[in-house]
Amino acid sequence: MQGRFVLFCVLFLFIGIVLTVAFIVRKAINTQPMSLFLASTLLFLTWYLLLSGGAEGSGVYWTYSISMLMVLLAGPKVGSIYMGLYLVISSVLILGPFTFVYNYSHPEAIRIITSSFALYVLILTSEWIRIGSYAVISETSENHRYLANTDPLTGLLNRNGIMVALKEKGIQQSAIMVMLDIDCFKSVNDNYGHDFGDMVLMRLAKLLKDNVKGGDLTARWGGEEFLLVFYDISISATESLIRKIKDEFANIIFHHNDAAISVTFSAGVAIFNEISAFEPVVKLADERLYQAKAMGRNQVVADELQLVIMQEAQV
Ligand SMILES: Nc1nc2c(ncn2[C@@H]2O[C@H](COP(=O)(O)OP(=O)(O)OP(=O)(O)O)[C@@H](O)[C@H]2O)c(=O)[nH]1
Repeated sequence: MQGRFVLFCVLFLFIGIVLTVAFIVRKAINTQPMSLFLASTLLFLTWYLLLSGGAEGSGVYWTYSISMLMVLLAGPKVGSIYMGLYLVISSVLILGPFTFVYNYSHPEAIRIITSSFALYVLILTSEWIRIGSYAVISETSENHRYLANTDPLTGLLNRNGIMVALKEKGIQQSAIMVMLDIDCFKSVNDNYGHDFGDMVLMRLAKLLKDNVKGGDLTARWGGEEFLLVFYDISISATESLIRKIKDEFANIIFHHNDAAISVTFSAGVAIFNEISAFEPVVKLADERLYQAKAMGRNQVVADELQLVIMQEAQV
């Protein structure tokens, strides 16, 4: 304010603009237009400080921050266009014979331009390095997440993966859980070998993937056990779907040397909703699965025992 009323007004106006933009950006979904607007506004402020000299020629010191601001607000590509424009126009104005420009000496004007350019190149380089490192870290973290949540043999979610998926989805409405186990899988392995057993597991996983769509979940719960979770589908529709998959799987003929082999599975179905804890429902599905095994295998058991689940959940 000490005799610099115009400078004061300009700086005060820009504070107002920056605060307004910051307020709007907090509410905006797409922040890019506002960032570009802010970058352009700050470019004009920088020009003003450079060309007017600010307070006793100290305006130029503040212009160096434009290199960082352009990269932050406009990104390396658009920021480079803005900086290119800034450097070219500034060079013409401070090196030319313009009376409205602060009186920089020729060597000083050259140093302002070259040091601004050098600073921008350094900041741009560090930004490219940062972007590269971020991409590598994101990819590594994504790979770790995938490995932690996926069964390597079948490509389905593993036990951890389905727990994470259930937590993310939440149980907003009633959902149905199916526990499914291949029958006499030990003898399949013993008679035809572990590789053959693996092939059966992969074939069943593919059949499940083909039949369980949308937001419903399919996981390899462990060994030869699979866990499915269905949303937005009734228990009777789930039961019919599982029976259909069961029949399709039983009709697949696997070949080993000259032998033609068919394999079956058994399943237990249980329903849960927002008041049910996860473990009691898994336990109920598991109990029904073993009922199915006890009934001679190649069966699906899906009684509606909602009351029992609710009681178990409360315990
Ligand atoms: N090939 C293969 N076998 C596996 C894998 N994981 C577990 N198994 C085998 O699955 C078999 C499971 O056997 P059991 O738990 O006795 O069950 P089962 O023979 O299917 O008998 P029921 O469940 O009563 O029908 C064991 O022999 C395990 O070695 C796997 O990734 N690959």
